[in-house]
Amino acid sequence: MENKTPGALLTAMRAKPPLVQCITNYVAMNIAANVVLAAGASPAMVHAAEEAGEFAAIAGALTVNIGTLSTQWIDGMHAAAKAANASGKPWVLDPVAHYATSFRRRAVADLLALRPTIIRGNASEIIALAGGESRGHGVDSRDPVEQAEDSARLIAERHGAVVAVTGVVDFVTDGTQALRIEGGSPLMPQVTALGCSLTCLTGAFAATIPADPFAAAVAALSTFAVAGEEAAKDAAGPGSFSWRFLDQLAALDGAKLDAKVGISAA
Ligand SMILES: Nc1ncnc2c1ncn2[C@@H]1O[C@H](COP(=O)(O)OP(=O)(O)O)[C@@H](O)[C@H]1O
Ligand SMILES: Cc1ncsc1CCOP(=O)(O)O
Ligand SMILES: [Mg+2]
Repeated sequence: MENKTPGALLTAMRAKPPLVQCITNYVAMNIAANVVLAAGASPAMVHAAEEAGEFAAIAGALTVNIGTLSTQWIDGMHAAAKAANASGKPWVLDPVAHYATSFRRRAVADLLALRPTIIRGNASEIIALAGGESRGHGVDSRDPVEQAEDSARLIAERHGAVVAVTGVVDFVTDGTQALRIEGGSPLMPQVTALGCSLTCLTGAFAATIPADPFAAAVAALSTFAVAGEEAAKDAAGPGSFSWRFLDQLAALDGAKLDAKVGISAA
């Protein structure tokens, strides 16, 4: 693919459109599926160990989120990640609140060993993933993205993954190149599971351009940044923001995305 701008990738995604297997949490399942649909791809929430691996082989990409974890779910995550690797499909890890309990820490260490293509987390999650002291509060970040940038670079180099850190200004790196993306709205963290939904959408873009997960991550974050900023304009609060955000995702086109997004070198 010649043109890898977020807008070009949004157009390419809709032309495809990719099937994305999302192993996500109970909180996120509905909104994440709606976000992926509104953006123009096909989500499928498939996590049972009995079928997760078989499904990963037919999906364009896989996303794995540890938000509401159990031993049975971990079995499904491992089966799916191994199948994605075996069939050359990209997969995205969302290490929700992995610092909170030893069960989560172990789960994330085991998933990292399966070499995710992209890791997407908030600043507190990324700082802790690099071994730093994070101020994460359950699933919510209490750290600025700027403080997670070095952690992101370290993780990218250590695990050979693209790392996307989200917050007021997002940061993406593959260990060599790095970009910042402005936009979005303070209402976004007021709506539960929007980060989890972004992880699923990142899978949709990764399926669109499997050879360039950095461009895929940038496109996903850019889509959220512009749709979020537009949705916030007329929103009275998190409730009306939520449905306006879905409408903005659906209304966004490639040209508008490229015209509005604020991306800068980092
Ligand atoms: N204060 C903010 N201003 C603008 N955008 C934000 C803000 N906080 C989060 N976002 C956006 O919300 C989305 C979810 O990110 P985040 O809240 O960091 O994830 P998580 O829900 O996993 O904690 C991203 O698109 C991010 O850019
Ligand atoms: C509230 C909650 N509890 C377990 S998972 C989850 C959703 C977290 O969503 P996000 O990481 O996108 O804020
Ligand atoms: Mg999260």
